[in-house]
Amino acid sequence: MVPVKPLSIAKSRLAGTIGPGHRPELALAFALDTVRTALTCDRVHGVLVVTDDARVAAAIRALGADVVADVGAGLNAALAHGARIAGAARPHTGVAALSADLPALRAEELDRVLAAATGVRRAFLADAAGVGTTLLAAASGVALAPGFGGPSRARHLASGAVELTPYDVDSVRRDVDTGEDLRAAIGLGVGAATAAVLPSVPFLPRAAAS
Ligand SMILES: Nc1nc2c(ncn2[C@@H]2O[C@H](COP(=O)(O)OP(=O)(O)OP(=O)(O)O)[C@@H](O)[C@H]2O)c(=O)[nH]1
Ligand SMILES: C=C(OP(=O)(O)O)C(=O)O
Repeated sequence: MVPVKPLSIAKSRLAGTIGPGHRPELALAFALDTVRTALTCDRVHGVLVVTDDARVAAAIRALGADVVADVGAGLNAALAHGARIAGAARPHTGVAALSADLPALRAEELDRVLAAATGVRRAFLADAAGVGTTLLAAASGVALAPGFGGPSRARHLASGAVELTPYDVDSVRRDVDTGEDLRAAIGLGVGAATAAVLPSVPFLPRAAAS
């Protein structure tokens, strides 16, 4: 399950890095690369995107993923809602929430994370900074109880979720919030949608970068 907030308000922390007007294009490209890769994973039986953005919904459906409307109460409410829908549709399958800003995501790495989560009631993967979370998984029949936002690694640990530490999964941890994150993702190698958008994105001088 991949949450995507409206493109017009997405990626505000890239404001110091990316020229005005280009953040929606980049946020959409990140989401498309994330979903396209997730769809190819052996351990992924379906991808459900939670969004109220019509442009995102159309592009995601074109990839073959499902879309459900947001509930307008923030990220964790969106994820809890999506998890209930996914759980009802596939009662014998676990569900994982995955951040939509993973443009460097590699399928074999996501498969390794999902393999590590298999058999665990609730499990999560910390982001590259070790502060946030990029993936939270719950076994079938177990409530996801998402606690994303800011220092969510500590929140998910405190909630009893098990921290996953599989080897070599940098692309799953590399969410892009800041200019430095974007440079790191480009270093790992971004997917086709992001690679297609980047040449037309004006990068602001590094001194102004966030
Ligand atoms: N459906 C849905 N997704 C959300 C919501 N808030 C955040 N997200 C998604 O959750 C993930 C993490 O989002 P944030 O880091 O809070 O927002 P962002 O747009 O990525 O970046 P900032 O604007 O810099 O905070 C991204 O995939 C967002 O699209 C929400 O209210 N509803
Ligand atoms: C919402 C989260 O991510 P971000 O750092 O992208 O806000 C999180 O890590 O819980």
